[in-house]
Amino acid sequence: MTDTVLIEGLAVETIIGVYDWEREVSQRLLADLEMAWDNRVPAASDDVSDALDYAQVSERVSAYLARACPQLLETAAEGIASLLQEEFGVRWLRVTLRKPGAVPAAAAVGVKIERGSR
Ligand SMILES: Nc1nc2c(c(=O)[nH]1)N=C([C@H](O)[C@@H](O)CO)CN2
Repeated sequence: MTDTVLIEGLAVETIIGVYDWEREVSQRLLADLEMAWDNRVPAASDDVSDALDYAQVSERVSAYLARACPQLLETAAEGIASLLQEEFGVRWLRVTLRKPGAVPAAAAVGVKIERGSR
């Protein structure tokens, strides 16, 4: 099953970083999420309750990032992966987190993880 639900460029302002100054200010994170889902079921029913609701996922991931305040992007990505699998029943996912302001010479830096199987 290769269907996917995606969220791109979800922007969240949060405390994240390893340095002392980073614990004092909010920084912008951008999250891209790709989540395996059998989209044939909602396509047939035309019912959002059969779909992986990207609005609900966006709200939950934003709330998680706003409250978790981890040091590392790796920790944030792993937390997002766990909540998507445990709370939304997503079997496979890819999470990309970008921290646009972290390295001035780079457009963005970040991490990408894949968890689960399709
Ligand atoms: N692989 C990572 N490297 C670094 C991270 C991170 O989260 N993962 N974080 C930092 C600092 O917080 C940086 O963003 C400050 O500019 C450094 N390296």
